[in-house]
Amino acid sequence: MTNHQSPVLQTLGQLKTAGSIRALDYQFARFLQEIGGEPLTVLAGALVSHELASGNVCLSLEDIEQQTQTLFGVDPDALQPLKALIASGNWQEQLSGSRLVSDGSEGSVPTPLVLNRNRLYLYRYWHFEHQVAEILRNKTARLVESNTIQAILDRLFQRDYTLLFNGLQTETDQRAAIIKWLDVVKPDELDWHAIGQTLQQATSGNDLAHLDQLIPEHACLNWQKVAAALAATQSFSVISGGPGTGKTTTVTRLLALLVELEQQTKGRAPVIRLVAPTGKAAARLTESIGGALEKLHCCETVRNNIPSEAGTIHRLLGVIPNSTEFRHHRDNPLHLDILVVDEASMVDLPMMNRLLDALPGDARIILLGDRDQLASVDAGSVLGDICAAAGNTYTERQQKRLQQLTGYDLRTELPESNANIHDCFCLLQKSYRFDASSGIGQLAAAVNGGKVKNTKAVWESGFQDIRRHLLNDSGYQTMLQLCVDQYRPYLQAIKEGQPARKVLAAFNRFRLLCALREGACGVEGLNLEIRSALARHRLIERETLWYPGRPVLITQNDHGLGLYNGDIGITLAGTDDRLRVVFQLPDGSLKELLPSRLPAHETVYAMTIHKSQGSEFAHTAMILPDKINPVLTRELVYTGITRAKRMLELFTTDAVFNQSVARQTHRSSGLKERLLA
Ligand SMILES: Nc1ncnc2c1ncn2[C@@H]1O[C@H](COP(=O)(O)OP(=O)(O)OP(=O)(O)O)[C@@H](O)[C@H]1O
Repeated sequence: MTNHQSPVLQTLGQLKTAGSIRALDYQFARFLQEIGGEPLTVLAGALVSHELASGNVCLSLEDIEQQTQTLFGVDPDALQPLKALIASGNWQEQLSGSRLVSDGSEGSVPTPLVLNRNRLYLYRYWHFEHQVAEILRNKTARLVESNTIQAILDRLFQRDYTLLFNGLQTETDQRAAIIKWLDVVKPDELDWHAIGQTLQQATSGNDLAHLDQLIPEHACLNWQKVAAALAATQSFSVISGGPGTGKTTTVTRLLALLVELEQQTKGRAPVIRLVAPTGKAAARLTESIGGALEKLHCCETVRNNIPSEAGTIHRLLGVIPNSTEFRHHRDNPLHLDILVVDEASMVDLPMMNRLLDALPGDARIILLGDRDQLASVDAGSVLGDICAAAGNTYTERQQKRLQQLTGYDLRTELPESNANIHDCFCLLQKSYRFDASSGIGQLAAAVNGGKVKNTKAVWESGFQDIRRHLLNDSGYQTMLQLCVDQYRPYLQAIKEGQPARKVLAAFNRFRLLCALREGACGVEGLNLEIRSALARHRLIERETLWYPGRPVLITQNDHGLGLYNGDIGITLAGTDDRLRVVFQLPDGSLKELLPSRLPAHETVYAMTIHKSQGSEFAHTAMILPDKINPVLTRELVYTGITRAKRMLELFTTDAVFNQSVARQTHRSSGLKERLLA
């Protein structure tokens, strides 16, 4: 009874009833009070727990002291009874005096809360962050045999003159094209007259081989080659870049290098595993690694030792049914030498901790991902924090090492610290998928830069692959019609009795992405609207829950069934006329289930941008709500745009789009600081 009478719990109880905080936040505060927490500790505990729901690993006391943050995101009037407590002076000093708060230093007794460098954590999350930082900091540089690596790198990253020859046929400005294709960074040092003559006389790619002498490596800078060299020198590395910048291509060449080296030195190939956070992302990685393997300049024994299939992180770690624990951990580590994690921006702090914890001490780990995409759904922004800590410069020792391995001049200003993290990161910026005539690539870059006027210039440039529609009544109808037109082919494929694989592929060519779940512009409202529109056009049946063509998105992992949050299946009639939902698994096989056996799911004509991470669609439509909302950020819009491969249609108002682009996500975490310590 007394618990409920404390002003802190009373106010928190009201916030819970109003839906401003979760029951979990309230319960945690109550627990703290029951074990003797002071009023400020109880309040701070509820705040940390509440922050986790927004993805923040910790609570920044500095933000509270400087009042840059409204507590619980509510009107200060709702916290009136706690006004004196909130303003009672230095939170850091008061909290560090609490029995329930420790500083997390070695040997300290575990407490529910940890206060470290002005950041307050739940013990569990402090532990995750601390451990991730420790493991990464202990993954140090590797000894490399420069000459051997250099020779293999030169072969793996040799110029493709046939590609260049074909590409040049459509270019009007040959000099600019050469600079772009061969990554020339010192054009003034080259004999352009001689280069021009070579180009003029060439009748095939072979005739361009003379450019090896005319455009030597030291006048160029191929960041893919730098990334591979860098990853070869480190036990831990990150290769980041936007869509189509060649992350998979680069990592495949890197793996070829590592296999070749290990075969030479140890007489055996390393055990390599490729993983991604979702089944969809794993399937995409499998597809693109297959393409990259074909183009490798290496012998068959090397190629055969690079896996052509990727799996999910869950599967790698070994799910234990009905448990949150995994089979592999520190005491039962994974059996591998090299681990590649794709779409690493989607990996949250607890999962990254599990993965690193299960990694054998001498294994390499390579993270691939786009640092500018949305952070993980759950707490943390691990990839973003690592990239921010690394910065864009290398220590002197790494600059020298990379220059030796690649032949490129990588001298730049030095980072402020000598921390190893600076030497673990490479950013790929040139897209091989989108050229200058692609609006999608330009728009993504402009949104990423956060300058509204640059995005405006892109919209006004007349690109054919991006289209913007004003979101008003008529715009909304246009969007519904677009969905009908774009979903028609897969529904027709079903009517024609085409194989399930073809139906799934046809469905996956188009998707409508939403920022929100609720409302007319959210997933829930739009799925109903699109369904009605398809029924009006007699493409699907009316008024049944299950019908041939119903696409469903799994929203909960079911390890027993092998279906995971984010998997998409289509309802089809079996030979016995019973409906089944068909999924394509990461290894390409099909899985059929009766609707009644499905784990939690929902219809998926429209899906959230969050859930679309790790997927791409040839034609993507994106709708932003008609009013500004806290979830609308630059990262969200960028992630939506970069799902589109060939065509992007955006439905929005100027005000909402511009405000979204101007706003950046911030997630509180201490990982960057720890990696630099
Ligand atoms: N150096 C290169 N020269 C020519 N083509 C390249 C090069 N690097 C990548 N590509 C091509 O660009 C396309 C995208 O490459 P890749 O799949 O490696 O990029 P990614 O960054 O992994 O893409 P995603 O964002 O889809 O994960 C592929 O068709 C690939 O063959």
